[in-house]
Amino acid sequence: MSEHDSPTIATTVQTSETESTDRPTVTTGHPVIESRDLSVYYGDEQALQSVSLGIPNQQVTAIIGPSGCGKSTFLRSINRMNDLVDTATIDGELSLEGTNVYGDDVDPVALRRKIGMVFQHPNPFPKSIYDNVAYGLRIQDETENLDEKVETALKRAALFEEVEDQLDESALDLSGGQQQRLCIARAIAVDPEVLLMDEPASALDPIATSKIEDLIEELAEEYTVVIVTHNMQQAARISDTTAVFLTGGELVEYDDTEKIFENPEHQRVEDYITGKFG
Ligand SMILES: Nc1ncnc2c1ncn2[C@@H]1O[C@H](COP(=O)(O)OP(=O)(O)OP(=O)(O)O)[C@@H](O)[C@H]1O
Repeated sequence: MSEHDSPTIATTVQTSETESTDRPTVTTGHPVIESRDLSVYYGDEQALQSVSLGIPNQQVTAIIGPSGCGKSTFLRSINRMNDLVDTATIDGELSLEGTNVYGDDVDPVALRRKIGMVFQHPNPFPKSIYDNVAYGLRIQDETENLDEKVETALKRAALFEEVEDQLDESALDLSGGQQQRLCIARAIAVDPEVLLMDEPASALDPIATSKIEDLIEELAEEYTVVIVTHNMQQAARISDTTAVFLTGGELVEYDDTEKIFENPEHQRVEDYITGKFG
C-alpha cells in the first residue's frame, strides 16, 4: 500500500446491532465522494441496495466482490454514466465534495470532466498519441501551452519516455499496456479530482499490469482513485481502503484494506476473500 501523506482517515463501521438492516453505515474522516442510501435499479432489478460510504481524498479505494454484485454500477453512479442506460433509476444521494451529483443544476458532461474514467479495455481514439492526450484540453479550450500540458500528462502516466519520439503516430499502434497508460494520460490531462477505474488491468499481461499498479499508487498522491477489481491480490497491494460488495448489490464491509484482508468483521467477507465462493 502507498505511504503518501494523505490525511488520516478514521473509518467507522457500525454493524447491524443499532440498525434495522444488516448493512454497514460507513463514515470516513474527509470523504470527497459520499453516497447515502444509494440504490440503483435496472428496470425492476435492484443492482445496489442502499449503499452508504465515504471515499477518502487522495487515496486508492478498491471495490471488490463477486461478478454481478454491483461494483461497476456503483462506479458508474459516481460520474452519472448510468444516466446513459434507459432503464436505470437511482434513489438516495451521491455527492462530490458536498455537492449533489444528481442535482438539477449539475451538467453531467461537466461532472465527467471532474471525474475521469478508465475502462477495462483500453479505448484510445483512432488519432495520434498527442491528439489523444490533447483531446479534452482542446474541447475545454485550454490550448495555451498545449505541448507542455500533453507532456506533463504523459509523464504523470509514466508513458512519456516510451513515446516521446512518436507523438504524431497512431495511438492504436501502441501495446495494450501503453494504450491503457495513454487513456490514463488522457483522463488526467484535464486535471480531474477523481479517477474511476473499472478493472483497468484485467486485459493486460503481468508486466503491463504491474506498471499500471505502480502508476495507480503514484496517482493517488494527487488524485482520489476508485478502482473496481476482481483481483484481490491487486486490491490488497495497491488500495488503502476496500469496500466489499456481495450478491444483490449489498455493501457488506468497508474499512482499511489491511483490516479487510487480515481481520474482516463479517464471515461472508472472510469466505469471499479466502475463495470459499465468488
Ligand atoms: N445496463 C444494464 N441493464 C440491465 N441490467 C444491468 C445493466 N448493467 C448491469 N446490470 C445488472 O446489474 C447487476 C450488477 O451489475 P454490475 O455490472 O454493476 O456488477 P459487477 O459487480 O460490476 O459485475 P462484474 O464483476 O461481472 O463486472 C447485475 O445483475 C447486472 O446483470
